[in-house]
Amino acid sequence: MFGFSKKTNLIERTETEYPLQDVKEPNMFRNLFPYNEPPKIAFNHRLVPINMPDEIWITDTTFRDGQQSREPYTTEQIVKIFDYLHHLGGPKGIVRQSEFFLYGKKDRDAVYKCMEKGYQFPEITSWIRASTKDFQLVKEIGLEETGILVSCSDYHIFDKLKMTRKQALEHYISIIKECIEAGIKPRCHLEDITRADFYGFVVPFVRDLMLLMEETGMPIKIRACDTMGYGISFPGAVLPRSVSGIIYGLNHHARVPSELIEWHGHNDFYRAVQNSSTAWLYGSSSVNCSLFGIGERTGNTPLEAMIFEYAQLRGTLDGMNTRIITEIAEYFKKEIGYEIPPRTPFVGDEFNVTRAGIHADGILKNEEIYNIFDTELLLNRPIKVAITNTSGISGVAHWINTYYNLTGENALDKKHALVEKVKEWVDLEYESGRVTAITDKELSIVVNEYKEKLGFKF
Ligand SMILES: CC(C)C(=O)C(=O)O
Repeated sequence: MFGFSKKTNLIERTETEYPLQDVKEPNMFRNLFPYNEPPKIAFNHRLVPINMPDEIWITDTTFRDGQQSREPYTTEQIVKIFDYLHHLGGPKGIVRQSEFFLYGKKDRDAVYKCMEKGYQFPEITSWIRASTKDFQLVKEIGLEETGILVSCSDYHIFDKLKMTRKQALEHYISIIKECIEAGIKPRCHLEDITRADFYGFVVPFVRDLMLLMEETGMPIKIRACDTMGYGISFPGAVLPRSVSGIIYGLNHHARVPSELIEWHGHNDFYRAVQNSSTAWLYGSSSVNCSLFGIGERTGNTPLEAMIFEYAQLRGTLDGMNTRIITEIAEYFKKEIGYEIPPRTPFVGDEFNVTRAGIHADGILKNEEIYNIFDTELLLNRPIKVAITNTSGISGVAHWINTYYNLTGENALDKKHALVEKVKEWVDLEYESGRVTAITDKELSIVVNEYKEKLGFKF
């Protein structure tokens, strides 16, 4: 069996099922990543079984990967967002952890202020430079776990670290041992796993980590980082791009229990949400996300999206308060000045706005026809109709009813005189050459004018 050598810090391997392949030349997987062409998706048609863990959850990286990619939040903003995450995730802690930098005084102040809240969830976890000094800092602050970077592709090992695979593995193991000796749980960020040699480096390395876990009794988390967003969720896609293959392999070949596996996705190919759900489905308990997907380059997996993926996969919100999502979006827009693209699912200004007249007609009859779910109930965002040249008279009636909150017998139908007058005004606008949509403000002025002229009150 394996055993840790006191002399070398290394595991002495007597079992050779997955030996480290200490290659002389880096494997850049040029068949998949030619660089001068778009990357390729190849299939070997190997399928692994779906195996969703009994418990799944979300972890948050808004303050780490999120902040890394934008100007820093103020301490006050961090505390406010942390508060929102607590209320959003509910008593079962579906938003289980949130990750914080500890670099500067401002970072640490934010951690202290969030700790003062005394919330069970999200647990506060850290991200540090892997050094003795920083391990002591984690300890002093009173945190239990820290993230440590253990980049695993040859792009990083050979070209960034200028090491061999064996040297990298030895280096990582010695850091992780130091972390454990300091009494802190390591969370190993396997950077660039979707370009790494899975059986030649990832599995041997992670098996060593699992052995270290067994020997020390200290849980070691494995975060599978799809750093460049190359992960593929299609069944039968080849490693290292296959998300299901990576999760299955970590679980079965490297023997990492599901509750210690976390997927960290990026959205470079629009795949972050799909890949995160796939990670859940194939055995990872945890998916790491950031609010609105704010993160490096195209961003991370949007946390709010995974709230709705959770609800769909589990058939329950499990105590999460989804209406908080709209409050968070308002806070980001008004207090942080972050512009959310209007068509962003769940949070954009127009995510449940319809423009087509034929849709508006359907909505007047039953809003379920053109709304994804009761967006008023779940997000405090009633379905809206925007008025353009194609909105039709039903659109105008719906707009007035929503804007002025006219329901039941007070609601105007499309034959109402006021609706007809407003529609005439809209038609005239477009006949005179207008090409833009009519804003709520403009339309409310017109409605108010006709209301007075026609003597209606509401
Ligand atoms: C820096 C690393 C851990 C990361 O966030 C990523 O790989 O995306």
